[in-house]
Amino acid sequence: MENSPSFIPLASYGYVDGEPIIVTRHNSFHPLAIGFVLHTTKSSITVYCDKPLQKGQQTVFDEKTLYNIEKDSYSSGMSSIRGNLFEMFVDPTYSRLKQLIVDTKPPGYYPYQPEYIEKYQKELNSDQVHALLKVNASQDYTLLLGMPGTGKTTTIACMIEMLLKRGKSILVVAYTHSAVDNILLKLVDKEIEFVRLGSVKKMHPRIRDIVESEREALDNLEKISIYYDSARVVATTALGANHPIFTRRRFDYCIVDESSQIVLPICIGPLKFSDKFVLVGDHYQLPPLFAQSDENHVEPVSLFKHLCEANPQAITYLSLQYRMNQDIMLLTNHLVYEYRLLCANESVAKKQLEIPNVHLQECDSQCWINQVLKEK
Ligand SMILES: Nc1ncnc2c1ncn2[C@@H]1O[C@H](COP(=O)(O)OP(=O)(O)OP(=O)(O)O)[C@@H](O)[C@H]1O
Repeated sequence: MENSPSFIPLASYGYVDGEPIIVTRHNSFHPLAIGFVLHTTKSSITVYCDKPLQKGQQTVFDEKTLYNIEKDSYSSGMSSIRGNLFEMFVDPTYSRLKQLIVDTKPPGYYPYQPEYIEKYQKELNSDQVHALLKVNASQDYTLLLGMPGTGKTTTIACMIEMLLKRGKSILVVAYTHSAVDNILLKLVDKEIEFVRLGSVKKMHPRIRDIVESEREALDNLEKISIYYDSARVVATTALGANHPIFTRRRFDYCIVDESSQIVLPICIGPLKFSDKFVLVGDHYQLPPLFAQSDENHVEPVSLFKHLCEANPQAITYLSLQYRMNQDIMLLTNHLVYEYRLLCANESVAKKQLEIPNVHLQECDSQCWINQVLKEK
């Protein structure tokens, strides 16, 4: 099987030991049992199913039937949703967070102070510098609405650097592992240290190497507690904010990237552990990612969109983009952004894709690229 051309190593499906799964019969979506992954090799997966889904009945698996093993991301998501909402409404520790989110109390700001910003006047554009000023002045939260290619990740990395200079601790969160690691890669370039929580199997190879070597050195309890308790930058996914570290630690700031893609109750999770927060996103791009089980679903809402609508004065816009030339940007502006998106400079506006002739010669007349390049 491993030598067959269609063989895809199990590792590429990203199953992680301990991950919740659902077993269904092949070609049937009816779930048979839920459990978790015990162990994977290149060609096998061992799962443990302790909960049959038909009450009082033991699920019997037979060797002749083909089964599907699906990741049950909904399971951990649902328990986080319940837990976050319950705590916010019931636990007085989170009454300020409840005021901001449920009562939509307007966030406060101190007067802007240029201190700590000077370094960024040359490095960043005016929108990005304004975002740093606003975050510095924030008493509660700031919403950073970054249209495509406007330097959200770049700004977050500078924000972390600036907050560290002010002696602050920061919890960095995103919905996906890749977005968390995109920010961390920029911190590596700036030689900023961090602790990355989560399974190393899901991390970017460069981040994984760093994390693995750090974790290997943690050979006693004292080292482990220093490592987790003294880190000034801690990074995780939104659903990963249930690590034991959070029973002992609070942060000055929580920065949530991709927050417009996170449903409101999940986004609350990491915010419980910080005094102030910054939500970065763009609800004009992707809506929150959430499995829909029926047609009568309620449209999922992100905390980002909820707060943008309730308190637009908390928004700071990034509108100077570096990814599209002016013709491509025109389309995006016309369809979505009502002409608020701008090219950051002339070179971005005039940027063109060089298509080497060699590819065109290899193309026959039916080839899509020839069709696209025809004048009409
Ligand atoms: N102030 C700046 N000066 C020059 N280049 C910049 C600046 N800010 C961002 N860029 C460049 O713009 C590009 C997009 O930046 P970045 O990836 O931070 O944006 P993003 O908003 O996170 O992107 P996306 O919309 O794809 O998530 C990158 O190549 C980055 O180096």
